[in-house]
Amino acid sequence: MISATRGTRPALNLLPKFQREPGAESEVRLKNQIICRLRFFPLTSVDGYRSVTKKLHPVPFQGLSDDCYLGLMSVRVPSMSVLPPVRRDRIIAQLPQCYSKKAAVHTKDEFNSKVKTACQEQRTGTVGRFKIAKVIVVGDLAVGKTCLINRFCKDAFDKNYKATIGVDFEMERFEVLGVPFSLQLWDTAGQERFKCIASTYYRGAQTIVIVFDVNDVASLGHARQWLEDALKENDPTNVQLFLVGTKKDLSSPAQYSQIEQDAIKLAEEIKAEYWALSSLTGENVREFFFRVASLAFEANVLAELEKSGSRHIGDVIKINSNSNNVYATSKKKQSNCCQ
Ligand SMILES: Nc1nc2c(ncn2[C@@H]2O[C@H](COP(=O)(O)OP(=O)(O)OP(=O)(O)O)[C@@H](O)[C@H]2O)c(=O)[nH]1
Repeated sequence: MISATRGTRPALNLLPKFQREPGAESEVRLKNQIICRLRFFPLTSVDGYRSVTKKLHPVPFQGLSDDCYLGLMSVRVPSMSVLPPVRRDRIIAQLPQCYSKKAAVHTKDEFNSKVKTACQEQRTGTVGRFKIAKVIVVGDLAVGKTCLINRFCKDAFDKNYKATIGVDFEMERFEVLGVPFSLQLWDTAGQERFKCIASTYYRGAQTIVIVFDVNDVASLGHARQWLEDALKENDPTNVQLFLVGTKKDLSSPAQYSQIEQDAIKLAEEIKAEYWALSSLTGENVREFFFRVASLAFEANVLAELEKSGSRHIGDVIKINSNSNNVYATSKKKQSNCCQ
């Protein structure tokens, strides 16, 4: 038996307490009432979490307040579903367009046709089951990282600045082309004194969002350094980059167009997709996160297809080889090996 714990931050320190063998089931009780049954999954199926705990995966869950997390991976049980259905306003049926064609991850109008077919035929592998893409949001202090995440996840905006201490995160669930897909949005601290704590959470990111304030040229100038730090913990060939200018509501069109030129130039150089938005007014916030979710989803499905494609290639060779040749090859290998 295990217990649930309330807290405003993911209860990462509680995770070891909840550790169980993969496949084991437990009841979760709150005030002595069974509120859920859970099964534990091997962490290898939960990409993006290894960096945090190397153990188990916290999920927000139904019946408790939004700020409550359990150090557990959820499971569907016959009588009760742990996760609520994907919200209707998180359903993505078309590829959201980029902000500027001059600086985009790609400028295609539609999802990759292989991805669309795979979704129709339900051949998306682990995507749609446990796949969670980790997104880290980095940038100078007070550029608006927390407000950006809060505007999207909670439709809230706080005009008072409260520095992020270390990291915080939100889970956002989507349905892309009919397939469930989640983003784990990591809000990291921009303040120098918390940077070393925050950077320990960079690893395993599939998407890096570098945020700057469109009214603060210096914050754009620091973008390269943030990227460099984030890439120390990640494989540069395997991440999608976004350069995001915030607080667009505070700048005049003339001021904005000036910084936009520099931002697009930098985005092209670092191969990032450029966006400008306002968390105060909400301008482009939803569009931006939908684009992030869609591109991460597309990349994940393509990676799954590649994996399953290489398995098929192996199978074909086995089936098509005639038995004599196989024997001859293996003999030859053996004799080489003994020489
Ligand atoms: N006008 C306006 N103000 C914003 C916007 N986004 C953020 N702010 C304000 O900017 C300040 C800093 O915002 P935060 O989101 O806390 O900044 P942060 O980047 O998370 O800061 P750290 O946690 O220290 O790294 C707050 O006072 C916000 O209200 C925006 O789009 N428009």
